[in-house]
Amino acid sequence: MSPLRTILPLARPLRGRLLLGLALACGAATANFCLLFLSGWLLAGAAFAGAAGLAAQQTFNMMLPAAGVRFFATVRILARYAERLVTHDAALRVIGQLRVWTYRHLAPQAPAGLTGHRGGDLLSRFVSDTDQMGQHYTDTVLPFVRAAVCGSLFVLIMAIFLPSAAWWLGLALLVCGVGVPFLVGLASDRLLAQLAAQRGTLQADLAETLQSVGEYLSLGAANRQEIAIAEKQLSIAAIQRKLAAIESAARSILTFCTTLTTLLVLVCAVQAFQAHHLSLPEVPMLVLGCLAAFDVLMSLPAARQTLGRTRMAATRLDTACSTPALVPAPTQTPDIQQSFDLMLHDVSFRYPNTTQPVLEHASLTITQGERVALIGPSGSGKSSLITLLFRFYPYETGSISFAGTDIRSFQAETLAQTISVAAQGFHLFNGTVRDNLLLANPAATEGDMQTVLRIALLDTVLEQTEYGLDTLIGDDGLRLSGGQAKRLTIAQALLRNTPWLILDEPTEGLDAATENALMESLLQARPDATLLCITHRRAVLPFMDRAIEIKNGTFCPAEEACP
Ligand SMILES: Nc1ncnc2c1ncn2[C@@H]1O[C@H](COP(=O)(O)OP(=O)(O)OP(=O)(O)O)[C@@H](O)[C@H]1O
Repeated sequence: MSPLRTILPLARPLRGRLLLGLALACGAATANFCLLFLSGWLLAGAAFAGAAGLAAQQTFNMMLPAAGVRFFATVRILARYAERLVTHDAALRVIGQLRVWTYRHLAPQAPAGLTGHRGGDLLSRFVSDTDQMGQHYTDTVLPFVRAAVCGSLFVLIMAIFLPSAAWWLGLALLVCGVGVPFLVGLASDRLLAQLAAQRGTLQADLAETLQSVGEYLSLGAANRQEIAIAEKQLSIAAIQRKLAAIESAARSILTFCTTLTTLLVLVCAVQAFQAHHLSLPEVPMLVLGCLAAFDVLMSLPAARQTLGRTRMAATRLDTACSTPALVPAPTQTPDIQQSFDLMLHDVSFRYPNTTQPVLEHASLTITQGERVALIGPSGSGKSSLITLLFRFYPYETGSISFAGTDIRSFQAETLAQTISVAAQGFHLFNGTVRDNLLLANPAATEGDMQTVLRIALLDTVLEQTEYGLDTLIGDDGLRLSGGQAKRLTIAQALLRNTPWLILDEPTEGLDAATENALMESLLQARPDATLLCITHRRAVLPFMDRAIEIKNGTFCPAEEACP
């Protein structure tokens, strides 16, 4: 994939800034060239006048070239400063646009479409790869455009004074400007592909290691993991050394070519001087001009390697972003007029890339206001019902309707207004209890929060803490016990006050007394809510209107044997 394919439409609104940046970069390089060009003439002229005596000093006007030198020195500084400001501002804006673009393409895939990616790798694509692509303009486009524009201009300026020198300079700039980056590309591209792959793996490993240091320590695997990461880091460092060596070699070739071309220009200039086509000060002027002209090529080896990196980043980003959502989001919001009944009719479902069906011609009806327990052996498909209900995965056959409307025509946001879920393994965010509750309902008052915490039997726990609602719960609620974290997710679900509540193992990790107290508290607080309780705990069943068992991919009343 060409990196430009993604960047171009995003960069189009910024084309004014981007062009201004290019103009400033060319202006700075031209000022640098003119400065050296004029300095050569000024120094040689002054030396010549000094050596030739007073009469010559009076005929050589130093004021004009000296003013020119000062002028170009000032322009060079100002243009470089303005160029950095404009180009980096433009690059940062492109990066910002790219991140929004990436998010827009990744979000619809979540959660089902992202299960194949490692979290750290996805993060590195989102952060490092967008950074790399955003810098395509400053690190690749700009050096190459500057080399092409300024190189041609310098040759033209040289041609005004001495066409033969301009011919050699033009030939050398063309050969070096095209040939050296080409060779750098040949030598670097394979290494850059390896580097991108290894970096992605290392970043994913690092993210997982940092998240799971406790597990690595308790499994006695911390040392092994440390060695494995160190080995990967060494391998990356070895590739980076090779890339640096290639860049150095390319710069050495350029330096050698600069010297060779300067010698050729010197020979041409001396011959022209002897033939009285050039004055003596013009000889060093052309020589220094030649040296200055090669300056615009010096950044090309690094720019060519950056192009390779950008291509890798673009490919990685494209791979992550181009996967279509497993279930396309509907564009229109359904008009719900019926009661919130759920009906599954003859539904068959298996996860993508698996052979074992989770549901096989399964049918189930839950009417609004019912309290239903869903039981069944581990792995029988209880939690999968939630993923189907929220349209995370497509089902193969049959139909699922909610409030009389096909579930596929609901947007996730519309469903979330009606159904609250306290799922298994639900993520709690690193922040305070208040932060996590407000995430579920930003409009909740302090009183609302206290109420749901009381229903979830967390009020007494928080009373014992110094900061109450402002208690920090740590990464993924690590500062809470398993049972407390579960109840905080129930409090979140309650705070949203939806007609449907789905609680996946709500009493997991609770002692029998707390389990009973929680169920009583829940039913008392939300007597009208439709409650679907996914559970292994028999103690929950007396609180339900009925229990449904899922077995062999079908639903059946718990007291009856499933087929
Ligand atoms: N994202 C997934 N991709 C592929 N297979 C999956 C995925 N999630 C679950 N499964 C498989 O689907 C089957 C049903 O899983 P599910 O989580 O619904 O079971 P469960 O009844 O809720 O189990 P438990 O009681 O242990 O929570 C299992 O065999 C599981 O391995």
